Amino acid sequence: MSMRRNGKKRARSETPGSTAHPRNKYSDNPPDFASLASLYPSFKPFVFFSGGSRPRIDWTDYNATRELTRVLLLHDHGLSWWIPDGQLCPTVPNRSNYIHWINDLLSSQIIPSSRGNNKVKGFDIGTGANCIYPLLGASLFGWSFVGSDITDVALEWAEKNVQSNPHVSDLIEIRRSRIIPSEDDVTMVLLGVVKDNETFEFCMCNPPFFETFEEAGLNPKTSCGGTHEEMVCVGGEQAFVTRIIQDSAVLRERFRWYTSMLGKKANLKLLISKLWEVGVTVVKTTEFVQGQTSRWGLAWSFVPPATRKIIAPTPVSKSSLLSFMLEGIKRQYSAADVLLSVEEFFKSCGASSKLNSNTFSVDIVASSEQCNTITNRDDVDSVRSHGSSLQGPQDDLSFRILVFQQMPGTLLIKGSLQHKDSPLSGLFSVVFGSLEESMKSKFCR
Ligand SMILES: C[S@@+](CC[C@H](N)C(=O)[O-])C[C@H]1O[C@@H](n2cnc3c(N)ncnc32)[C@H](O)[C@@H]1O
Repeated sequence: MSMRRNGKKRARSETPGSTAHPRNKYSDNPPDFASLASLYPSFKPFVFFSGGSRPRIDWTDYNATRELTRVLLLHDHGLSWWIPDGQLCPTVPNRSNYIHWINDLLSSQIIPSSRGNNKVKGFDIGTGANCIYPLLGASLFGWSFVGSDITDVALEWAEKNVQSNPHVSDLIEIRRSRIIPSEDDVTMVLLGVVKDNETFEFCMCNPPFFETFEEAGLNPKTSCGGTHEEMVCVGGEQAFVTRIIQDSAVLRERFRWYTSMLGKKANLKLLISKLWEVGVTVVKTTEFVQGQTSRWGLAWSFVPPATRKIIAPTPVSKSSLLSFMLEGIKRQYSAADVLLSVEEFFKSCGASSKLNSNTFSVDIVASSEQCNTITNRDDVDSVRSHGSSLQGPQDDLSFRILVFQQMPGTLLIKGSLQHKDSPLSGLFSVVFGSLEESMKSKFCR
């Protein structure tokens, strides 16, 4: 990316990072520049074959990054694509991560699907001249899209990119976001652009991240273009995503999932608290790592979570004392790390917690709904679920988790239920099982 965004910087790699989405075709199969150069003569001049090392391109050359995107879209997705000089040039592996995450959200059962006929329709806020998300979503998954933008050049080129691909052109509509005449000429994000009675499975957005073009700055290591309109908006991404949140609070269940990408992790916390304020039912976050840069994904919904039945394959233990061993703990982790992680595991689902570092214990109080969220976690980094109704204390599960050092590399984790005769003791065992699974996958070799 030519603009230095404020994502975490990692060692430069020309290939996607190891934490790319596992179903992203580039996650373990990075673009092969040599083979692309032999297949596409127009790409060849940009590839260096210097002394035995892997062929490279000059990431500071806009023409090289644009040509790479063009040949990848053509070669891997059968898409004809182009953008005029200076327009933001997307990297295909990076943008694919977001599309695959959306696919995960749609297939997860956290909130029920409204789709009777399996047709998925998405909305890409700020599709850009590159129109990358609708093109990828349509070609990978057959989704239909509305892509919106405000600039003439984006609208013109997004439309051109759609029309250059007759096999997906019926699936994609490009729409201009309206500007409301007012003192500060407010541009619509979803309200006023989404038509009456329209419903969508999701919206997505790669917002203008920065408050000023100076803040965007030029990253001397890459060149992917990006005009002022593409990179900058008043208040930066926080203001832009706040607008999406405000619109979502009006449109509510007209979208099954609202999502946005973020360039700054620091913005997640505030935006998540805004989401709870407007009464969302679910919040999910993830981190996208591609090469040297991290981005964050934020998703939320107003759809009531699916009623989850906890079905245990074997009769659920009703013991009020449970334990498991963490063996083969990776060297960098201490018992204190595990204790903190236990607390975070429950807190991230909205449960209240009290950590005591002297006794190496955490006291937890979780509502039955929070317990259900815990037991329905999936592979996404963090899940937060909020009950919209107030729960009485009789619905709460109170328990203590203790961490004991056994020998180097081995910890014993014990859980004890506060009220032994609690009707929720079966639920305690399922919750404790989820904790075991999460801690083992995080800390054990
Ligand atoms: C960072 S670019 C993203 C382009 C493309 N989606 C991508 O990922 O490469 C942000 C886009 O949002 C557009 N934009 C800014 N304000 C908007 C609004 N209120 N409604 C729709 N699009 C907007 C900009 O013109 C720009 O094309």
